[in-house]
Amino acid sequence: MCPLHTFSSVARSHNFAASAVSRRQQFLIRSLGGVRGSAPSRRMAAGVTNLNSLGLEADAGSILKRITPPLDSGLHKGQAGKIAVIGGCREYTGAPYFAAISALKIGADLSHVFCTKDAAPVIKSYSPELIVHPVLEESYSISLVVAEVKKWMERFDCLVVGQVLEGTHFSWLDCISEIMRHARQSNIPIVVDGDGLFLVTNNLGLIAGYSLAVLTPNVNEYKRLVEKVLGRNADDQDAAEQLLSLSRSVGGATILRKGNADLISDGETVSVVSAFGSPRRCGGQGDILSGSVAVFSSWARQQISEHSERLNFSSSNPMVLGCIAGSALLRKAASLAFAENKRATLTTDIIESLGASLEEICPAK
Ligand SMILES: NC(=O)C1=CN([C@@H]2O[C@H](COP(=O)(O)OP(=O)(O)OC[C@H]3O[C@@H](n4cnc5c(N)ncnc54)[C@H](O)[C@@H]3O)[C@@H](O)[C@H]2O)[C@@H](O)CC1
Ligand SMILES: Nc1ncnc2c1ncn2[C@@H]1O[C@H](COP(=O)(O)OP(=O)(O)OP(=O)(O)O)[C@@H](O)[C@H]1O
Ligand SMILES: [Mg+2]
Repeated sequence: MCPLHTFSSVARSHNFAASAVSRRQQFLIRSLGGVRGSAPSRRMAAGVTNLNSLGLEADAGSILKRITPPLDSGLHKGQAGKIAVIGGCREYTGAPYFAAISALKIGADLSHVFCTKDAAPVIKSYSPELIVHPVLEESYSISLVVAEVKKWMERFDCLVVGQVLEGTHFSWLDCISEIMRHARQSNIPIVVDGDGLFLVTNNLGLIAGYSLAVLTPNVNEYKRLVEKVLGRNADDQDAAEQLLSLSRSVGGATILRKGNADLISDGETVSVVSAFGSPRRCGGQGDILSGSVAVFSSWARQQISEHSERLNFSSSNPMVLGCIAGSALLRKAASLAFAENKRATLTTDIIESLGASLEEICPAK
C-alpha cells in the first residue's frame, strides 16, 4: 500500500548515458520482437504486464526527486511553472478543471483554463485559484479566438490541449489546430489528450517531428492512433516495440500509452511505470495525468537546461522524464486515496493526495 517502497523495490539503476540506455533498449525490444510467432505461453511473456522483466521499468522515484525544484524564497511567482489547459464546454467542465488544479497542487504557480463561455463560470466556481478565460465563444471568428489565446501564449511553460472540446456546434478543432501551430512556432511544449488526440490522429502534421509534444492516449485513443498511423491493431504482446515504432512514425513526439502499466516512448527509449496505483477506474485520472505531465516536463526542461552535466538521466528528453514523473505521482496519489476511501475513491480524492504523495518523495524542506 505504500508506493514509496514500490518505487524503491521496482527501481532499477539507469545511471548511465542516454545513448547506452537507448542501445540496451533497442536490444531488449528486438528480443521482444523475437518472441513473436512462438508458442502462446512464450508470447504472453512479452505482454505489458511482463515488461518489467525486460528492465524497462523507470527509476521514477529518482527522476521525481531530481526534477522537482527546491522551494526557494528567491523565486518569483511564475518561476515554478505557468500552465494552460485548453478545453471545457457546456457538457464537460470536470476534465479541464482536474488537469488545471492538479498542476497547481503539484507546485505550478499559475494555471489557466481557456474554455467555452458557458463552461467558464462553472469552472471558476470549482476553484478561485484558476484563471479562466471564456474565449471559445461561438460568436467569435476563429481568428479572434486564436488571437485571444495568442495574447497569453508566450507566458506559458506548457499547454494541455484537448480535454473535452466536443458537444458544441462551433468548430473548436480549427481553433485548436491554429493554437497548436502557434505554440509549436514558439517552442512551447504541448500535452495532447482527449479530443486533442482525435484532432491529431486526423492531422498528424500538427505534432509530427515536434519533440516537445506529448500524446497521452487511453486504451481507445491508442487503438485509433495505431490504426491510423501504423495501419495495424494495437498490440499487447509487442507493446514496447509497437510504441517505439509509433513514436518514430510521428517524428519523435513522446507517447504515453495509459493502462495497467503506463508505457512511454519518444522513439529512442521505452520506459514503463507499473507501480500499483488504485483498482478504482473512476473517470478523470487521465486528466490529472495530463496536468501533472505538463508541470513535470516543464521542470525537467528547466533542470536539463541549467544542470545537464550532473543530472545523468536515463533519457535526455524532458518530455519523457515528465511522463515518467507524472505517471508515478498519479499512481502514488491514487494508492493513498484508495487506502483512505476504498470503493468511494473519486478523482477529487486523488487530487487531494497529490501534495502528500510528492512530499514523501521530495520533502518541502
Ligand atoms: N468529469 C469530466 O468532465 C470528465 C470528462 N472526460 C472527457 O470525456 C470525454 C470522453 O472520454 P472517455 O475517456 O470517456 O472516452 P473514450 O475512452 O471512449 O475516448 C473518447 C475519445 O475518443 C475520441 N473519439 C470519439 N469518437 C471518435 C472517433 N469516431 N474516431 C476517433 N476518435 C474519436 C474523442 O475525441 C475522445 O477523446 C473526453 O473528452 C474526456 O476528456 C473524462 O476525462 C472523464 C472526466
Ligand atoms: N487497468 C489499469 N490498472 C491500473 N492503472 C490503470 C489502469 N488503467 C489506467 N490506469 C491508470 O490510470 C491513469 C489514467 O488512465 P485512463 O486509461 O483511465 O485514462 P483516461 O481514460 O484518459 O482517463 P479520463 O477519465 O481522465 O479521460 C493512467 O495513467 C494509469 O496510471
Ligand atoms: Mg481521457
